[in-house]
Amino acid sequence: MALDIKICGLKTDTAMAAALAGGASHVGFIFFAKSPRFIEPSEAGRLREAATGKASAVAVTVDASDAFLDEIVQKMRPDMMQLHGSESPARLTAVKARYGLPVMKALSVSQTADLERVKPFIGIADRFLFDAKPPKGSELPGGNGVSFDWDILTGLDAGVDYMLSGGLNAANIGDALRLANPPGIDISSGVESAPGVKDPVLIEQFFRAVRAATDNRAA
Ligand SMILES: O=C(O)c1ccccc1NCC(=O)[C@H](O)[C@H](O)COP(=O)(O)O
Repeated sequence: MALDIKICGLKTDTAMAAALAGGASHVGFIFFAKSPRFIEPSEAGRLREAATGKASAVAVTVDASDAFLDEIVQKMRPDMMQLHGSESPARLTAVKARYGLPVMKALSVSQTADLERVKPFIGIADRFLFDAKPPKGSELPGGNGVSFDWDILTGLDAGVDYMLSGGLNAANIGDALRLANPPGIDISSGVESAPGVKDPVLIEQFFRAVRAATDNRAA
């Protein structure tokens, strides 16, 4: 099965073009005001046009109100919602019913016991995104450029669909794929030259590293 690749936190046409040229299956937009990757819903709606028919456009929110989600869905027209806060299974159910869109639930992981938090979302979340816990003092629930022990994911039930996230980059993606063998991967800081500034060269290098690792895997 093909590996899904999400490039998250896009804000410019250049970054979008690099993500699509590399073969991204998903492109993510951040709607969290404190993030250096924050984008206005209408601007995300303009940018996401380039992805139509090529990659799924993902709206990333954190404990967002219905009013804000309404605005995002109306102006950005996402293919998928990513809920990256402390949303409950009931909240996921409500969001799915309100918009009829698939929902990816982000969960932070630092030890095997954290995988227990998957269970209440089974049958509700369409996919999971496993990310590292934010470092002390960080105001961001995601996009911190830190990784967790990928070996933890070997304890996951085989039927759980997920993206591996957190601190990935061109240098470590080969090890991550070998250790966790995830159905999908997600990257943000690892393809940036500064917080919130995507670098097309780093994006290209990341895709090249993924291809090298997956070619090896197939061999
Ligand atoms: O990226 C952000 O700024 C962000 C802010 C608030 C909630 C989620 C956020 N990012 C979500 C993502 O899917 C990131 O790609 C993921 O956390 C991995 O980030 P990184 O470790 O920088 O690759």
